[in-house]
Amino acid sequence: MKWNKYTLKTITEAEDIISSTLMDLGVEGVEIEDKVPLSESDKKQMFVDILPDIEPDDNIAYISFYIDSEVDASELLENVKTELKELSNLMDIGECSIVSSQTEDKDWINNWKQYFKQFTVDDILIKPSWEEVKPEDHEKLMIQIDPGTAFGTGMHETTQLCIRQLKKYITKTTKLLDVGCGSGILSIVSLKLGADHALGLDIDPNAINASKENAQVNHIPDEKFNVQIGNILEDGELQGSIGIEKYDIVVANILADVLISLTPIILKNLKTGGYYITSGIIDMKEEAVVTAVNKSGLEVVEVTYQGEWVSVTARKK
Ligand SMILES: C[S@@+](CC[C@H](N)C(=O)[O-])C[C@H]1O[C@@H](n2cnc3c(N)ncnc32)[C@H](O)[C@@H]1O
Repeated sequence: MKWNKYTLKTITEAEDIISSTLMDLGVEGVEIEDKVPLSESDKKQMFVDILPDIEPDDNIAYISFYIDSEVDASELLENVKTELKELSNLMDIGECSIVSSQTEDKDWINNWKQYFKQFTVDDILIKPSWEEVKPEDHEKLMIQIDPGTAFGTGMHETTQLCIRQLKKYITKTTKLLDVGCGSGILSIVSLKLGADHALGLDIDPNAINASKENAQVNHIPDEKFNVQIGNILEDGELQGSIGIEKYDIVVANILADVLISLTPIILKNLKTGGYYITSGIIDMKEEAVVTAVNKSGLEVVEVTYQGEWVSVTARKK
């Protein structure tokens, strides 16, 4: 399908009001480009620790929307122009010129799938749910994943570091807490390795749906895996309700700064003798995480590396 792209030049202060005006007029989604740096909360959800240098914010924003090229958009565009004119009487919305172009004939939602191919982490085969298993891989422990828009195909170094640590400590009685579960991959691997139960937590609603769907595809019984939305860093009630001193393993593949705040909190949910497996730590932040772990009274048992990423495993004394 080909799409006509309409790009509107405005100012950053007007992004929200113009986006919502477009949606009110029937546009299904908008794309915003500006030079405003990501907020701390955006960075955590998008797993971005170090930002590339970007040009200084020039207050200019481009808002684009796409319409099927087969559809006559003239009435919509007239309505957009009328609404923008009215809006410009109330506030500064910049020049609000509209430029149109045609996009390539691509499936934008599913395009990333061509880069996700099956791979192994030691003897575990991780494959996209839409691929067939190769004959030589039939003996491997197979995990099928479709992350959707959540994080976690398993291809990222940080996820693989966690999987290798989980393999060392999972037993058939393990109760696992997976903080920042994303696609659910770490919980699903743990349950396939024989863990008794897993609870996944995430702040991203897409992660909750993806985890549930992936659990089903992997034939994980409902009673073995629960997923909950929530931020244990900010919600004291959540911390109590998921169980104090309940978990044999807490795994968290989140950015270093989140791990540093999470460590003293999650300690209470971990059993004495339980393991805390962290990853998502860019090498330059290793020391800060190790210091936070030591300070909270946990004992660091191992630090492992893959590429520029670090995983710290600790034990509750
Ligand atoms: C790097 S992804 C990890 C996904 C998956 N566990 C993996 O290893 O591939 C980090 C996840 O943590 C979530 N997250 C970030 N901060 C969080 C918090 N305070 N509590 C729970 N989840 C959080 C993000 O939404 C994201 O899904």
